[in-house]
Amino acid sequence: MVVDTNSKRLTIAIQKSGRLSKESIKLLEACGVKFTLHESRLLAHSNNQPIDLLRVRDDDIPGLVMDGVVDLGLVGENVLEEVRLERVATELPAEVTRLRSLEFGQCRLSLAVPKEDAYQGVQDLAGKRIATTYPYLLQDYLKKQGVNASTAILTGSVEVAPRVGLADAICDLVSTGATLEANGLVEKDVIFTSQAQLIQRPEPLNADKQAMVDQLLPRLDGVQKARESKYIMLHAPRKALEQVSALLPGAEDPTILPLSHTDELVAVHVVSTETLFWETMEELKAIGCSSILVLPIEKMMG
Ligand SMILES: Nc1ncnc2c1ncn2[C@@H]1O[C@H](COP(=O)(O)OP(=O)(O)OP(=O)(O)O)[C@@H](O)[C@H]1O
Ligand SMILES: O=P(O)(O)OC[C@H]1O[C@H](OP(=O)(O)OP(=O)(O)O)[C@H](O)[C@@H]1O
Ligand SMILES: [Mg+2]
Repeated sequence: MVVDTNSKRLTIAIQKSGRLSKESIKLLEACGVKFTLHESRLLAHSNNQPIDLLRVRDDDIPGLVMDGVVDLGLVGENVLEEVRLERVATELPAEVTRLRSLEFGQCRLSLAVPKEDAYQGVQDLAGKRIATTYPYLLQDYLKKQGVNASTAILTGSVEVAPRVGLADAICDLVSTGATLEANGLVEKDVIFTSQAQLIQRPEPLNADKQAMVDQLLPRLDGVQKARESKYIMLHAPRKALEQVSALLPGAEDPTILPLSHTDELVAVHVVSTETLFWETMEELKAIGCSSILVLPIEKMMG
C-alpha cells in the first residue's frame, strides 16, 4: 500500500476478526460511518463518507499507525504498548497520538501459576521460564521488579504451557478468569490493564482528514455518553418528588409533567448517567411510584 498523505480519504485500521472487531464496527456505525463488509476483503470503503477501513491482525495496527500508513487505528492498549516497547528496542518509529479510550475490550495482562504452586510473589519466578505472547511487556515488568526470568514466546494457547512442561508460569490476558481456571492456573500479579484505544498517526493530518476527525470525535463522545446514560420515566406522587430526585442516581433536573386523570400523581422524565438498579426501582415503588420505565439512549449531543 502506498502512503498518499494528500488523499482526502481517512484510513482507519481495525481488527479483522477477533475480540475487538464487532465493537469497532459497531462504534464507527454509531458515529454515522456506514460500511458493507465482505468477509474476505481487507479494504472496505464507507458507503456514506470518504473513509476506508483496513481490516488486519490486531498486532499490525500500532505499527501501521506509527509508520503513518493509516491515519487512525482501533487497538487494545496491551498490543499498543507491546509494539511500542518492541519498536523502541529496535529503533523504529514508535509514536502515536492517543485520541480516546473506547470502553470495550477491557482485560488485564497477568502472571499466573499452576494452582498447586506455593507462590509468594514475583521473586519466586527468578530463574524460571514464563510463557507469553507479550515478551516486551513481561520483560519490562520483570526488569522493574528486579527479577531475572526467561520467556517462552507463544502466539496462542499460552495457558497450556505449564501443563505440557513448556513453562513454569504464564503471562496472559485475563477477563473473567475462566480460561485460567479451566487450565488449573491461578492469577497472581496484574502487570498491565487494558481497553481498546483510538489512536492517530503522529504526523499532522491534511485539512480534509483533520476535518473528518474533528467531526468524528464529538460523535464518538456522544455515543459513549449515550451508552452510559438511561432515560427514566415514571409516575410519582407529587408529594414525594424530593424523595424521588434523591433516589435517582446521576440525574439531571427532571421534567415534571401533569397527568390528565389525577392531580396527585405527575409524570417524571429524567436522563440519568448511571444504571438504575432493581433495588432503586423497588424503593421508588415503595414510596408510591408506578409505571417505571428505563430506556436506552441512542445518541446525545450538547
Ligand atoms: N477475554 C478478553 N476480554 C476482553 N478483551 C479481550 C480479551 N482477550 C483479549 N482482549 C482484547 O482484545 C484484543 C484482541 O484479542 P483477540 O483474542 O481477538 O486477539 P488475537 O487472537 O491476537 O487476534 P488477531 O488474529 O487479530 O491477532 C486483545 O489484544 C485485547 O486487547
Ligand atoms: O479470562 P477469560 O474471560 O477466560 O479470557 C481470557 C482469554 O481470552 C483471550 O483469548 P480469546 O478467547 O480471545 O481467544 P484466543 O486466545 O484464541 O485469541 C485471552 O487470550 C485468554 O485466553
Ligand atoms: Mg493478535
